[in-house]
Amino acid sequence: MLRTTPSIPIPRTVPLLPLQDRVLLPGVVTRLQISRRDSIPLFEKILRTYDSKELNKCIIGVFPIHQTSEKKIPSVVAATGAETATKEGSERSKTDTNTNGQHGGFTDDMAIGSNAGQVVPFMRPKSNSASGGNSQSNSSTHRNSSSVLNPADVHTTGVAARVIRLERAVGGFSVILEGLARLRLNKILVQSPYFEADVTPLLDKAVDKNDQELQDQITILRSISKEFISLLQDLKLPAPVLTQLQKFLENAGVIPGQVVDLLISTIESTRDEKIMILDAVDLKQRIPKAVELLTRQIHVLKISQKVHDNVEGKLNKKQREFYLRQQMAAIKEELGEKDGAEEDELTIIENRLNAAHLPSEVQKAADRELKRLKKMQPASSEYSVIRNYLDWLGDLPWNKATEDLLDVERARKQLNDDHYGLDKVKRRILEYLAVTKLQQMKGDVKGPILCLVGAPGVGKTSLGRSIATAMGRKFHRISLGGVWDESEIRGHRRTYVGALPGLIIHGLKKCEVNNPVFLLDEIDKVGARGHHGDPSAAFLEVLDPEQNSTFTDHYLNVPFDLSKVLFIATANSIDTIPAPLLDRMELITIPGYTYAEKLAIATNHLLPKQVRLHGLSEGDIKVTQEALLKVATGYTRESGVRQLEREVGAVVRAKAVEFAEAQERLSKSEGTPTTASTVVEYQPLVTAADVEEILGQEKYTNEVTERTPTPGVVTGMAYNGVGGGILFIEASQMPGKGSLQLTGSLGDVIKESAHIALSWVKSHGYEINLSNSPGQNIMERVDVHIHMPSGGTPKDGPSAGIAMVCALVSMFSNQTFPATTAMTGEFTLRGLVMPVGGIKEKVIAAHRAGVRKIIMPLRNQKDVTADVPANVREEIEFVYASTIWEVLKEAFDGRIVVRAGIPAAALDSRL
Ligand SMILES: Nc1ncnc2c1ncn2[C@@H]1O[C@H](COP(=O)(O)OP(=O)(O)OP(=O)(O)O)[C@@H](O)[C@H]1O
Repeated sequence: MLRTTPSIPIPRTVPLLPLQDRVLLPGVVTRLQISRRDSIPLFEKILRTYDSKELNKCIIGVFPIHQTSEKKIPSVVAATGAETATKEGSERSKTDTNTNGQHGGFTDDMAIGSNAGQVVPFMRPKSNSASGGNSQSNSSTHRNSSSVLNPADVHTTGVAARVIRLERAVGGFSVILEGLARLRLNKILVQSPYFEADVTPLLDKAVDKNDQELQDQITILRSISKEFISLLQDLKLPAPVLTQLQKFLENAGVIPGQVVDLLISTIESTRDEKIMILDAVDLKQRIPKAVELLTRQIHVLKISQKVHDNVEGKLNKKQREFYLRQQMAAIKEELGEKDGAEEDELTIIENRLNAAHLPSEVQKAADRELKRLKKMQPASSEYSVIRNYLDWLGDLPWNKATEDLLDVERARKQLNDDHYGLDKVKRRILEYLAVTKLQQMKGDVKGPILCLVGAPGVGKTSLGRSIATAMGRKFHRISLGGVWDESEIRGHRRTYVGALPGLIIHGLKKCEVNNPVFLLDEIDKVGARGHHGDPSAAFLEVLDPEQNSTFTDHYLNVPFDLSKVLFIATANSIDTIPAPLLDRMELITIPGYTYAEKLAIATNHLLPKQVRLHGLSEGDIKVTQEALLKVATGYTRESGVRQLEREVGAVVRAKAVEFAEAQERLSKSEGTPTTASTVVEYQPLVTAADVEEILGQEKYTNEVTERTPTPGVVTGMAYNGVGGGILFIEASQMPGKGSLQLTGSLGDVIKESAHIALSWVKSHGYEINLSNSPGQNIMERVDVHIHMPSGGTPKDGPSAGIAMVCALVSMFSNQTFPATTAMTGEFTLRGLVMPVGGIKEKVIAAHRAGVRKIIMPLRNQKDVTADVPANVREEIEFVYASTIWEVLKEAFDGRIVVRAGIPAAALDSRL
């Protein structure tokens, strides 16, 4: 009997424990669950033969078996085996009793690494064998089995192991074994109830100091073990492994073969690799194989330590999730399970980005996000956020533009075709286009931003559209009314849920080119500073030709060059546009239309358009000029023509119904007619009388002509951004104590005008015969109330000053003057009449309302001559005044006279 290094005698004949999916190596202690029916009898026997103190004297041979070992064997073999077993069994128990139990240095609970697992049984034992019955019952089970271990499947190298602990367990036994030394299988002697074999122990030889090759190998093993230990230090390895390794490193009499076996059972290795080590009896073969496996393990450990540091140490939950997802993706890729659809989607995005010819800065951002996207799970919310972002980058026209048609003649024709009148405006637009053309020829495209200012419906939007058509550019309208947040223009940062780019970038995506005409509609309605930034501040950048080449939307977070975009703004009034923004724009004012102009627009543009829209042909409807004028005067009261267009549309609609009905009647009787002329009873002509029938009673009558003059009521003139109009000022007095009451949604400035007017009238009451003595207070026993009807419309500004004076004088003097006389002008406390704005709109609107005499500041005379259309001028008598005395004289037609005895010089000195 040979002894292993730890001096344990190993018998020549040992019972075999077959291991199907595990390998026990010498020097290793492991726990096994025994449930194979061909092994259970062995442990039944051991349990019967040894008491617990002597158990470690029991030596068995643990041999790997090959995976295909389940075979049917003839019953005669089993019977032969059973006979041999009886004989060999008695010999064995004798031998076992003589063994000397020295311990290899490992304790019961030293199951190392992955070895403490379950041995997968070939066949599950029946419950009676599990409960431990006797050998008789087990052997009978074995005999009844048709599937047993084939001797040829037992590997030729195994390990002698001693039993350290043996317990019954559910389904069999739980045993702790310690591997002692390699065994060579010489011959299977007995096959039933368990295998017994003739074996030769293969002990590691003492190292030959003169064998240089072996010495070199040991040196390598030592250095690699050193590295391994230092890596293992943090891991909770069983102490004996470390002890053995340390001893080996210290050169303290440890046989390298033992170290190799121990290490291989410690590290992650496959069953085949372990069998390879088991087979390598010669140290010179075993050490290189072990070094190879150990090197691999060190590599793995280093990576996992790095990951451990990164993932466990620093990363938060989200990052760890990401890391795990990444690993999952890597595993999927390894397994060839990458989702085809997902890959396709990524390829599509990538291709789209490539096709978009992104500027380098944008390309970098896109690459970065694409890289992130590739590592993500498509189901994650972040995936869709990044995907959306990349979609936006891919969809924007970074380099796409339409070719400009900067032909001034063509543009002139386009503007004339689309719009009637507006000569000044068209001229200015053509100048602008000509300059842009010249600038482009020099390579400089930074022109001013146009802002079309005018009342609703005067054609601002349609002018913008015409400009785009004339230039051959795409047109996009951005409606700014009610935009309160900067983010609506500039987008939300991607950190917000559901973030999107702002209106500018949206517009560019829609246009698909980077040089469209953007109409910033109603820029005056952009809300003042809201809770989330000032939207008009964003426009400072957008509209500044110096800055807008690097416009950065919050969502995109990369600059987009807006310098090729032609911005045209529109506004009803410039009052609410912040000064810095106003400064960036070139204003083009579009005044309201006179009735004559409206008539021409209705005839040449609105009517043909409506006829077309209602599916009729040119000859199907003929509206007389008289009828059109009636529509304009009786059914609309506006500076623009939008309402007029609607009313004309209503007339056309009514005629379309008539036409369709007539067609139906005719087709029922004769067949299908093709034109109106062939339709019986249908009359294409629309006269003024028809208009009233179609549109109902006139909505607007001539306001002023039908008003009877009343003391205290004066016709004023207003201009409030949405156009001009007339404005009545009503003053009335009542018993009281001299207070002034003002109503009608009046602003501060207009209220001040009322106070100034009253003060002047009070101070000049005696002079204009309103009181009987110079010291008398005309307000002593009265209160005065000034009201301006249309209380729902806010009114402000100083231009009602002279009208208020006249209203008060009229009230106090009980004198009237015709409502067809209107007036506008700021008034100072000293009686001066100051010029006011919006003359053209005011005059046109007053003319529309039936005013035939207008009193206005002398200094506004030039505005009348320059801006007011000749036909309007012809129908109105203009009176220009520089002092209130002149105003009173003209308004009251000389009925308000200066008290006799007051020298004119005295009056003048007061002025
Ligand atoms: N001078 C004109 N010649 C022909 N049509 C006109 C003219 N002015 C306005 N229109 C027509 O009147 C309608 C309203 O014009 P548009 O919408 O351009 O007004 P707008 O000034 O932009 O109004 P808003 O300020 O309310 O946006 C359009 O159909 C337009 O073609």
